Amino acid sequence: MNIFVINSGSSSIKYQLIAMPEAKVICTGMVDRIGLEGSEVQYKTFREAGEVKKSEVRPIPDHSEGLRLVAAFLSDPEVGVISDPGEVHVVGHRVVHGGEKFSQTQLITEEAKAKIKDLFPLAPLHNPANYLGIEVAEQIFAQAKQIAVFDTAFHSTMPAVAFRMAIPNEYYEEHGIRAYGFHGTSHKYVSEKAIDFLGKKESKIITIHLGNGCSMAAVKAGKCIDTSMGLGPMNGLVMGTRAGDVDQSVIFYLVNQLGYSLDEVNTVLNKKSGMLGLTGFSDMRDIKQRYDEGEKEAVLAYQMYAYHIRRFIGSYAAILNGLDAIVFTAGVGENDALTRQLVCGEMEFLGIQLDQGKNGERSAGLRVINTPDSPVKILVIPTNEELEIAKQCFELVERKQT
Ligand SMILES: Nc1ncnc2c1ncn2[C@@H]1O[C@H](COP(=O)(O)OP(=O)(O)O)[C@@H](O)[C@H]1O
Ligand SMILES: CC(=O)OP(=O)(O)O
Ligand SMILES: [Mg+2]
Repeated sequence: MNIFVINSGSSSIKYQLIAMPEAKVICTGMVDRIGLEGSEVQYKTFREAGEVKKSEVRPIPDHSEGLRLVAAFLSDPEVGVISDPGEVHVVGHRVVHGGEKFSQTQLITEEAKAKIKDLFPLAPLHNPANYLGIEVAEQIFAQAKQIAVFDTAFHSTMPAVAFRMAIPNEYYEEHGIRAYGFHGTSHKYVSEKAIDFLGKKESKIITIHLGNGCSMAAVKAGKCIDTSMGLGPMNGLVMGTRAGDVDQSVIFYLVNQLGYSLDEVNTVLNKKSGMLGLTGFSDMRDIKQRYDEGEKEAVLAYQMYAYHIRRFIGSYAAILNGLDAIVFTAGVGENDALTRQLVCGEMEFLGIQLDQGKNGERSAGLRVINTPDSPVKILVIPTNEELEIAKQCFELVERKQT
């Protein structure tokens, strides 16, 4: 079964064509900088002789054009992997917000689409792009089943004590205002890998997803019991451009004292804050370079980034009532030894002992970076949201056929 996985972001589309159940990646790539100058479509496939790559820098005004270009690469006479869109049997969509309506992978119907649309206000940077991806894929891959896998689904096991907020009941009861959590597909994927590695189903694990968006989850016996993002993907950790937790008073100050509109406040907290607000850069590689040069702003920003992760580790160790492993994943978590060092530095009290040498090594796959006698394992596990989405789509289709 060929499953085309689409991870549609606000300005990019990441995609993979995966043959299941073999989990063989047939091709992969992304469309970058949609609607901006220098937009580009990238495509990579694998032949016996090695990788074959193709890319094109050209104006890509919207997601629809982006997906059309990808579809053209898929059936390109030179580098293509299919001769007809009908060879894609399932399209798996990452949908960021599923609200309380979706706690499972879902076949996309008109009704499901309407519900995804209802959730636009809760994830304005993500759900509209995901929705658009669905509409375009329905046109291009008209014969395929369209399936949604929700970022929020893995967190649906959180108890009320974690997901409710101490505001009047009617906001939850009438409007669904509660914490939902995000990056669930990634937290699920790496926590399952960690449980396999530890060989203990009941393990108490903290997963730390550090990409552009950053979040953490407390996972007990394979189930999420708390996570750092909430109603939308804004709060919790310091991120590339998002502030994470800020005192609510800041919002009132910006509005009442500085005359900001609520839209402007939203833009500040979502797009101009985090590492960008502290250093002028959102890409960790740029900030690392400045940290190494001893630039004061970069040093403080790195320390704050790690500090907030440490605070969540402490609180999650407390609510898990113990800790077997912490897991670093996603772009920064997998690649940035400095972040891991600053996070794990002074946590012997919790049994977290980093091996500096192992932390600095680079290799593919799961890595163990704690000292041999560290009570808590420190793991680096590359995430693979696309593969997890393909797996869940495959399981849903198989289940429906039996
Ligand atoms: N070698 C590296 N060292 C440090 N940071 C890196 C490295 N490679 C990627 N990153 C960081 O990873 C982040 C992007 O992570 P990613 O998981 O791809 O995010 P997203 O899926 O949200 O776009 C960027 O901040 C980037 O700087
Ligand atoms: C939900 C979220 O923050 O996603 P991303 O990290 O892809 O922006
Ligand atoms: Mg990501």
